[in-house]
Amino acid sequence: MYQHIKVPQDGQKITVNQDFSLNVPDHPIIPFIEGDGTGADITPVMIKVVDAAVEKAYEGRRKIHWMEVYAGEKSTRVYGPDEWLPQETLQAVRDYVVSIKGPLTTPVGGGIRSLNVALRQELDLYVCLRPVQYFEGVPSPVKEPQKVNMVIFRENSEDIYAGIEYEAKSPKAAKLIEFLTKEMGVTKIRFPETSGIGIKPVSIEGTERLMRKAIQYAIDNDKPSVTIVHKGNIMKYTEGGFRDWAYALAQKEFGAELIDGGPWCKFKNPNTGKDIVIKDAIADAFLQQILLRPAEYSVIATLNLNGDYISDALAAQVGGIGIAPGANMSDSVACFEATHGTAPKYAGKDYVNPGSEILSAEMMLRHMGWKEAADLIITSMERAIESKKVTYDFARLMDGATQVSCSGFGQVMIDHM
Ligand SMILES: NC(=O)C1=CN([C@@H]2O[C@H](COP(=O)(O)OP(=O)(O)OC[C@H]3O[C@@H](n4cnc5c(N)ncnc54)[C@H](OP(=O)(O)O)[C@@H]3O)[C@@H](O)[C@H]2O)C=CC1
Ligand SMILES: O=C(O)CCC(=O)C(=O)O
Ligand SMILES: [Mg+2]
Repeated sequence: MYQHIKVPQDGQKITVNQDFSLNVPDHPIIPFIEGDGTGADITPVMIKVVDAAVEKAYEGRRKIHWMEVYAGEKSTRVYGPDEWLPQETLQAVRDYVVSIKGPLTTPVGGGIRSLNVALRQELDLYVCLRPVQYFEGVPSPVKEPQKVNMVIFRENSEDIYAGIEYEAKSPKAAKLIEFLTKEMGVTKIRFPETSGIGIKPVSIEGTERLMRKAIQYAIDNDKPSVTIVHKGNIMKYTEGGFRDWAYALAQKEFGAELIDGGPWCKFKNPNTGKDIVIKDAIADAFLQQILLRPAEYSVIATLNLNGDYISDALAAQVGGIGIAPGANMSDSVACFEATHGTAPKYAGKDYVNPGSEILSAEMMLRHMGWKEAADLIITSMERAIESKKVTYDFARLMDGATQVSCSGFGQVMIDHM
């Protein structure tokens, strides 16, 4: 069926029911993309740790059958020089429902567009879910990192991130600028002859489906608030639209009522009877609030680019992007991935922290309903950090730490399972 993907003989597909719940066999096939740069270091470690946790939790009754699918540089080696994201990779990620990927390189300026973004767009994985939580003992630049406990819902399919951009001095940029100036009466392009141009689509549907997921998460996980983060004072009809549509959705679908005339509003969590407050913050101020008063924020709903910035900034408060996990999700398909990139200077050195990808796999196991294996990963991560045998990123900030390699940290986790 596939040209280069080898389907494991002994595993079965995860399937999705009409209500989007999963049927997970005891021997599921999980596609994985190794990733570029340090992806080749961390992905095998992630697989080893996950296999150990599953074996320990289920004593052989359950087992993941990993299926390598290709993207990025490795794909060009397998499929040919211009095949960065083969169609069959997209097909496998869609067909097998749950997958995990390492980071993929995107050149700055010219060259190929982001494969990460392409994967999210092609499969309409519209939620980028990035939980940010503190592990006891992790070195942090802030005084009270334990106060950071947020879950970012980043819109993953729209915004300036959609990649609708035209290079300065290109015929398309010239055509668009001419349209804007001649037909739309735009007078504000300061240097029209030498401007690159980008388009920022933000829709009602895109906002509503993201906000619906964020609010449902707050309900299911007993969270006190959802904060809409935007720059709507400046970008009124995109980021401002996002804010207004998100508030409206909370009122329309969850029965939220205005607090003191609004725009903040609240409703009772149907499961607990507690209030869930829907509030908003302008993105620049929000970046200072999360440093000064992190305990006031819980679930965050934001646009694509804001979410990109916020997730790395928040990760830094709890130890860095070396342990920042994430997931790209539609209603049915989920592809888990670390927040960080390929860290090219460390590629192939067995050096970086595999924690982000391991914790992304932990999210994946929980998503599959394999709670016992997920719990084992969390406890072994906590114990590994407590033992102070850590990779360079933690070791350089921790007193009395022993620095271990990327694979060495995986082994420390397994030893503590
Ligand atoms: N989802 C994806 O696949 C993503 C891909 N990218 C792509 O990755 C490439 C490199 O991007 P860049 O901006 O350098 O960002 P990276 O996230 O790759 O690296 C930035 C810095 O973060 C730290 N870091 C990253 N990964 C780890 C890790 N596993 N353990 C410990 N520390 C880590 C390192 O800090 P220090 O130098 O202090 O050691 C590193 O220099 C680009 O092509 C970019 O487009 C970027 C983000 C996401
Ligand atoms: O696609 C890329 O190269 C970068 C993506 C990124 O930074 C992110 O999704 O957080
Ligand atoms: Mg990023």
